[in-house]
Amino acid sequence: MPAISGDEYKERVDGINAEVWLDGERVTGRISSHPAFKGVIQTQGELYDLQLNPGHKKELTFMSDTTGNEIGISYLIPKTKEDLEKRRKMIQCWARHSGGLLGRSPDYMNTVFASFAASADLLRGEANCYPDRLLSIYEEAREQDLTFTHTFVNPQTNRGKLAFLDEDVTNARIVSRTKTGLIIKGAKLLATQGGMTDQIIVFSAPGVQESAHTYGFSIPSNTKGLKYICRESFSNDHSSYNSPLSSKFDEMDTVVIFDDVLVPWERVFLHDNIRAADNFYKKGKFIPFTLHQIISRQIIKLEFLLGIAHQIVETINIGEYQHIQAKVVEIIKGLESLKALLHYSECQAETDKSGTIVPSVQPLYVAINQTQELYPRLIEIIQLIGASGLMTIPHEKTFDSSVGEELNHYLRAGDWKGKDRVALFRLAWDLTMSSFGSRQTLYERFFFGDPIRISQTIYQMYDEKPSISFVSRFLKES
Ligand SMILES: Cc1cc2nc3c(=O)[nH]c(=O)nc-3n(C[C@H](O)[C@H](O)[C@H](O)COP(=O)(O)OP(=O)(O)OC[C@H]3O[C@@H](n4cnc5c(N)ncnc54)[C@H](O)[C@@H]3O)c2cc1C
Repeated sequence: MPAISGDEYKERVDGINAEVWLDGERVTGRISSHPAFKGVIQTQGELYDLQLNPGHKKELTFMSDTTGNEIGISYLIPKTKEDLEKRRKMIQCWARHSGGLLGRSPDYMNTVFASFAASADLLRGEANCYPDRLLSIYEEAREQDLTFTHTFVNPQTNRGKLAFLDEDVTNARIVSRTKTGLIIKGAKLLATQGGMTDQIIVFSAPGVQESAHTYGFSIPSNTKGLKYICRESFSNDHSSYNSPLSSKFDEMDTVVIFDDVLVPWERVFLHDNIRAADNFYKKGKFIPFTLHQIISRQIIKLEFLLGIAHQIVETINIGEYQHIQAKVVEIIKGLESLKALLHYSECQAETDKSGTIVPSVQPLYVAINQTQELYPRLIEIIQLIGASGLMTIPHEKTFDSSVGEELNHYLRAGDWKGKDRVALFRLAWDLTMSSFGSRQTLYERFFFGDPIRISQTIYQMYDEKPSISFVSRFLKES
């Protein structure tokens, strides 16, 4: 099956009918028509349509070597630097459609899957590991253009160092190994887009202390006993004037509960092997490939932020003030640094013994950690330059009422009439201050993990020897 269309995607997610709970009720009927999901499902449908659009097809698809079908490039396991570049361009083309605001657009998980498949050899010969099953799950996904959510992290019950001494009452764990498969009980912290994808990938993040907590599998989202519990929706207002971003891009976040879920053996690629799971995560291609996808998207998001900042500056005519220029330059520096780090990681990419080209991970780790710290500051900058404009934002209806003309006059700026100026400031508000905007900030703070521990990883993996010997030589010579 070639890359799917938006309608095919919607039909599929509507047919899944996963057990999704929102505001105390089970979501019933077509999920693509439900007020909390319809905006984001429509947007993702548009992404799929782009794959089939003659103007974009070449940029977004490649020919499968097994079926000859045109399939999405995010599933491509890169073999050359040109492949890496193709991946970047594909990711950025999709990201442009949402201003980079869809962290879990389907290319994210497709990339994760490609990275898993490209790392399958690490599982070969390991106890309770099934690399061939992993490869066939990947082939199935790639050829059917399936969508995925994922959940890796355990609930926040106790994050203390001695938490493993507690009786385990929350974490999703293997409670039984039967003839037909694993039985999983417990919860996982979060799955963004839970309940609105074909399947869910469940994997144990590193640091697991018990073998019953190590597993890797992918199952249909509607598997019996699997429940997705939503936060409140941030897309209640479907007006693209009032809520230009949240009406289209609110990816739902869900707690995932496994109520004695049977995971058939053919869907399991790893279980009960802490060392293999750790190795697979840390030494496989998950980290470099996924970070390459994330940074490619974040560049587009920063371009979007920069555009909003510039537009505000021009509209209310504050560009002559030195501190305003300096604030815009902070965004520019962040953006240009990200681009440089991404390109450096591609320049330094190396081909491994399986023939896969792997972008250099060091600059990508620096890039993600930098964005985790920088993003909240950039949001603050939009607030500082937008000031009260971010609160003088009447709804569209008010402009259509009898006071509309007065508002058009009193809220004007330059040659922008009030309604147009407010549209710009509503965009800035939705990015920086609405519930949707606040979630975006939290999202980027914790994207790919806790910033504190990512910084620690950079410290631990960075080769200190060259700098130490440089200084030692210097000391000896002086
Ligand atoms: C909007 C959003 C969407 C998400 N979507 C997904 C998803 O789709 N799938 C998924 O698997 N995950 C998802 N996540 C989870 C994300 O991966 C985690 O938020 C991230 O890994 C941090 O873990 P945590 O939230 O459990 O924080 P915690 O680990 O609970 O940390 C809380 C605080 O305690 C500190 N802390 C805790 N432990 C330590 C330690 N050992 N050393 C030092 N400090 C420590 C942290 O620095 C932090 O300040 C999402 C998160 C957000 C915010």
